[in-house]
Amino acid sequence: MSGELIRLGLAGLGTVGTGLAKILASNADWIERRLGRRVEIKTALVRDPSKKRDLPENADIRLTSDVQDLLGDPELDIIVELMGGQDTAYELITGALRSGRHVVTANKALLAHQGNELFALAAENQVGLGYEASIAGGIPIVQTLKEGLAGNQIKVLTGILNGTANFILSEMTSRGLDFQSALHQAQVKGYAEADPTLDIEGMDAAHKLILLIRLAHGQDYPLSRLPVTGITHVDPQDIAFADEFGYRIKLIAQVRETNGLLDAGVFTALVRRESILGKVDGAFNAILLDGDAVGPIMLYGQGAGDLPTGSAVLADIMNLARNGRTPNNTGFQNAMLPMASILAPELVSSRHYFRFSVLDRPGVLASIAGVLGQRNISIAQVVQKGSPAGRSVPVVFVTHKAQAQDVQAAIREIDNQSFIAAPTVHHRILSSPA
Ligand SMILES: NC(=O)C1=CN([C@@H]2O[C@H](COP(=O)(O)OP(=O)(O)OC[C@H]3O[C@@H](n4cnc5c(N)ncnc54)[C@H](OP(=O)(O)O)[C@@H]3O)[C@@H](O)[C@H]2O)C=CC1
Ligand SMILES: N[C@@H](CC=O)C(=O)O
Repeated sequence: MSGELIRLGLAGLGTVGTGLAKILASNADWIERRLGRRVEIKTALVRDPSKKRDLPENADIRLTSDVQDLLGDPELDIIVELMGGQDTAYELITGALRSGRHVVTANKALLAHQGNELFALAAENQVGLGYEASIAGGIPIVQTLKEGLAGNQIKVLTGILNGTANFILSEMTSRGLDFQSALHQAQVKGYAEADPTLDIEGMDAAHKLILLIRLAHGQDYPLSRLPVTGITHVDPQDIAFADEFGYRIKLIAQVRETNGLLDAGVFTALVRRESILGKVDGAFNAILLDGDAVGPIMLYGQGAGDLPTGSAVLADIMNLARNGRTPNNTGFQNAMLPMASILAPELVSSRHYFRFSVLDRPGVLASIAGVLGQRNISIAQVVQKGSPAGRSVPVVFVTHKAQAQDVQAAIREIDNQSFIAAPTVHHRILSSPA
């Protein structure tokens, strides 16, 4: 990079791209004071250049729908990919890296699927591939793991990593909103992915967790092996029961390292209402880390939205603009990371919440307790609610620690009983102090 001006080629002027353009305009002098140079978006790639856009008044951005207007322009110092998706984004990022240009992206889906290849390509061409915005919006977790905590081995990382899912669960809990209305609001506010099933089925949090495992453990965890549950099965009844027991239901992403093996997954969990994660509401995200030297650390902030995410994108741009040496993109010496050593998910142990829908007959509670006992699942609490005669009733069990394989086997066996009126609902319970 040379010259007085840093010229960006931006792909995507949606929620995040527009957020970046706004910060570049409002903080232009501040950015120049830090870098000694100005930063401007020269060209932006969009699907529809004629669309009306909410850009800063003085923005002088050339709009195009031709990816070659970015790849073929030698004046562009950094290519910023904020369009999402995997095909054109892959073409743009690989083309830019091959041409020796730095890239900044917020595209966790692409990095979770093809990160190893893209980081190797960046290393081969000695350029930077910045991705701060791809995990937890405005929270500077990538820099924290690569630099601030570089000397630590991270034993446990627990996060609320999807703003949309957390917003939906918070709205259902605090305002009694139904799932679809809450999702619609998250879309209007610009939190959701273009395909919101990624948010509500847990895949967006899974993409972010794969990137966090790379940063925290230097290992390549295949997405296809990560156990992932979303929030579509969270029922208002379970939110109310959880509240009675003193919990909130959250979508949790977690990786724990024990005896050299990684136990990782995305799952719904009951989290103590008064705990740190229990108080993370709306589109906010939080990440709790336990480093072997530093001990516990928590990062908290807005996990989605235009300005918070734009802030993280700009941090990468400024870092690349300042940094003369070849950036260390993965945070490790090797650009191609080794395959993760994985603890089989069926062996993972945790506490559990079950809601059985049962016909109100004598002996039902004893039958359920019997199956749980045979599978080494010890009961901590039971609650049964009454209902009009003849209708099914919910019975909630909270357990002590049990292995996932025993839990799955018990649910299968109980759901086959004649007294079960609907499939059993099941959530994990997160251990303190998270
Ligand atoms: N929204 C958020 O809070 C966050 C998003 N991200 C990530 O940032 C990226 C962008 O997200 P977001 O801003 O919400 O997305 P939007 O859907 O709001 O914007 C996407 C932009 O990319 C353009 N675009 C999409 N596909 C193409 C294509 N094939 N060719 C040319 N232009 C295209 C669109 O053009 P047009 O305007 O003409 O339709 C639009 O300007 C995604 O990877 C997302 O996962 C990361 C963190 C937070
Ligand atoms: N859809 C994502 C956006 C940020 O990554 C979310 O809701 O967290």
